[in-house]
Amino acid sequence: MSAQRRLQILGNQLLASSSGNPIARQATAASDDACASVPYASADGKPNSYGRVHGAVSREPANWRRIPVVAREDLTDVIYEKSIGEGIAKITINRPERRNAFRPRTVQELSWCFSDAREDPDVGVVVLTGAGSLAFCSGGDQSVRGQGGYVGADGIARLNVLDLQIQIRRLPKPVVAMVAGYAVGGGHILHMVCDLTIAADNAVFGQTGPKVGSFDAGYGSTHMARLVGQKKAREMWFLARLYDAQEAHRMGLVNTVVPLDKLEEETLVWCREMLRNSPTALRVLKAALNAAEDGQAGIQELGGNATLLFYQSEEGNEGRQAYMEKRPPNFSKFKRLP
Ligand SMILES: CC(C)(COP(=O)(O)OP(=O)(O)OC[C@H]1O[C@@H](n2cnc3c(N)ncnc32)[C@H](O)[C@@H]1OP(=O)(O)O)[C@@H](O)C(=O)NCCC(=O)NCCSC(=O)CCC(=O)c1ccccc1C(=O)O
Repeated sequence: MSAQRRLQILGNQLLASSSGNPIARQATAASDDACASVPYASADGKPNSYGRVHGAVSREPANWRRIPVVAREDLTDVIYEKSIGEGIAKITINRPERRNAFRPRTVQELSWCFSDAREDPDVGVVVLTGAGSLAFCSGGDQSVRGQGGYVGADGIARLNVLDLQIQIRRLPKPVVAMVAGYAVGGGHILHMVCDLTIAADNAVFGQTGPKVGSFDAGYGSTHMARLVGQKKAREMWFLARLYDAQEAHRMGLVNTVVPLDKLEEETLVWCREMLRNSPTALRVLKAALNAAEDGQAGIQELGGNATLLFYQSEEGNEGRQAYMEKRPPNFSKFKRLP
């Protein structure tokens, strides 16, 4: 580590310890290496005013509380947790013996958990991951694949993961894929539809569909092309090769690559950084970035956010109030901004 960087970290720690900010105080316990991995740019090598006010983000482990029942159902295929005192929900696909392949029940449980995380006003960020270090998710469970989809306990064939992809994409909070090991097939698509991906250095990415007689002609193809470009997307699908974490990073498939033993720590830092920011700003930005790709459905999502904000305004309320009071609304008091 450079001398300049050491000085910067020391300055940060001194400032943090002298401030009354509890998060900043926590940050003083962080290791040099950990601090150094947070890429706060500074024009003069010193902490800038944001750094002075907020201090470094805590790298402490989260205190997870397990939620075993969601939608009045015991979770069997998924582990659902919320961090105590922070706005982070963690959803873990828990079928490590099958490299976290999903069956209809898995997808149903994931959907319940995402729905709960969406509805909970205390949750600001959602992490999606897989149990163990060998796989994030290996896609659809081929052992239950029948004609027309994946067959669950009710004997009905489903492709319900397509609905889950839309649910993740439209969830108005950031969703972070935390990937160790294989993210392949439908598992690769799940990480792609998440807003951010933090990859461990043992992560492996790719589409396997054409090798097992499957494909995703929806987000799995079109969103991938937006991420990596048309040529690379065609390569990924037509050849069905697997790519290591560094290559995936170069391709723009993942946001960062960290040592496996730092995966959750780094993911929490990213989540905590987002949690410091305006939830409405993040919400509308997600909708706007979606809208650029999602056609009318994307505009509907972005438009819904405009209505949500307008309903919170005095002008919006004047219309409702006037209707309820059976009088003409007085919209003339609201300025038409240039
Ligand atoms: C992931 C591997 C490369 C890992 O290899 P390795 O570490 O050597 O482990 P294995 O010994 O192979 O696996 C251990 C154990 O797990 C079983 N297993 C792994 N993956 C699956 C799976 N997907 N389905 C069922 N079982 C699985 C494996 O059989 C072993 O069990 P044993 O009892 O010990 O034999 C490697 O495992 C691998 O390549 N796996 C298969 C990856 C794959 O092809 N996945 C399916 C791709 S198709 C898909 O996901 C479609 C999904 C979908 O629903 C869909 C449909 C239509 C449109 C869109 C979608 C969409 O998802 O978007």
